[in-house]
Amino acid sequence: MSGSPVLLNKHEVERLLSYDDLIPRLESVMAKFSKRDSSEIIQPVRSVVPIQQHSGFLGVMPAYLAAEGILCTKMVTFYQRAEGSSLPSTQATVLLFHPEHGNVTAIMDGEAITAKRTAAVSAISAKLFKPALSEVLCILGSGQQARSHYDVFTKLFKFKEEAVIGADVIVTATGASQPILFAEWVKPGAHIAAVGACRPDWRELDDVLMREAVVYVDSREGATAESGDIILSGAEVFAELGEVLNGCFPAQREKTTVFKSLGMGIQDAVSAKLVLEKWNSEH
Ligand SMILES: NC(=O)C1=CN([C@@H]2O[C@H](COP(=O)(O)OP(=O)(O)OC[C@H]3O[C@@H](n4cnc5c(N)ncnc54)[C@H](O)[C@@H]3O)[C@@H](O)[C@H]2O)C=CC1
Ligand SMILES: O=C(O)C1=NCCCC1
Repeated sequence: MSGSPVLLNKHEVERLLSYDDLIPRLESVMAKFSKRDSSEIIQPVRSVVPIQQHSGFLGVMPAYLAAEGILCTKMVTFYQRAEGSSLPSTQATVLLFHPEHGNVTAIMDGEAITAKRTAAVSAISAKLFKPALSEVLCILGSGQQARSHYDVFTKLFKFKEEAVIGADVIVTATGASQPILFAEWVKPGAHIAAVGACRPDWRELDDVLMREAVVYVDSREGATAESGDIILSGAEVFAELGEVLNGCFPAQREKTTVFKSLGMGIQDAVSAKLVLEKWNSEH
């Protein structure tokens, strides 16, 4: 029944996880999450342990998806690194468990999962909220998340050039703790996928932008507990991505929209299950 867990390194996880497989699973699980049926999905808000002495954090992100038979947790550290540091600022490991027996079935690298699932969720937000004619993409940041966002956005959509002023879609994927994107730079109707600033006192977007835009989030509970951009600006959350996917709230494409991403355990859980399924199909 139990056997040894499958061990998968970053290279294998990257190879096994494709955006084509991932995007429909993420859409489906986020829509389901937004129905708040605890007999279907249990996903508490991430527990975060500050490691003040070293400017870091440890996050634990469990999730149980009953119908899919997925029991999972990610452990993720994120550090504010000095410019030029060779260490990744986000590092993670994902564990899958057998929901019936409780044994660990797989232990896999979580960096590739975090990079791909976060970018894929932002791409889902762009599909829903970007202006009908979107030609200019701007990505602020040049780290792991910036790279995965560049990969999936240029795979799914056709953009001509990169810039801030005049951009139709802007991704902020930085380690900033103060605003780096200001309302006055943003073209009316643009869509912003805001991926960084995942602490209650960190910012990427300024107050005016947050208050004037229509704000979507991945999880209302996560956003109101962890997002400095939401808490400190006093901006109202209009809807979860899943509530739009469910048809309960509209996608206000014609307005300036912000998708504030914090990351969710269920996103890691469906990603890890996909990786394990792919691996099993090859062995
Ligand atoms: N929403 C989500 O699900 C997730 C969010 N994150 C967050 O996304 C952000 C980016 O993560 P990674 O790409 O892994 O980090 P990284 O360290 O690889 O890249 C960070 C980038 O931000 C830039 N940067 C730092 N401070 C800046 C500032 N004040 N102004 C402009 N640029 C600045 C750095 O030069 C670097 O290019 C982090 O805040 C991280 O915590 C990470 C994983 C998942
Ligand atoms: O969802 C995640 O994974 C993370 N979110 C914000 C901080 C780094 C990891």
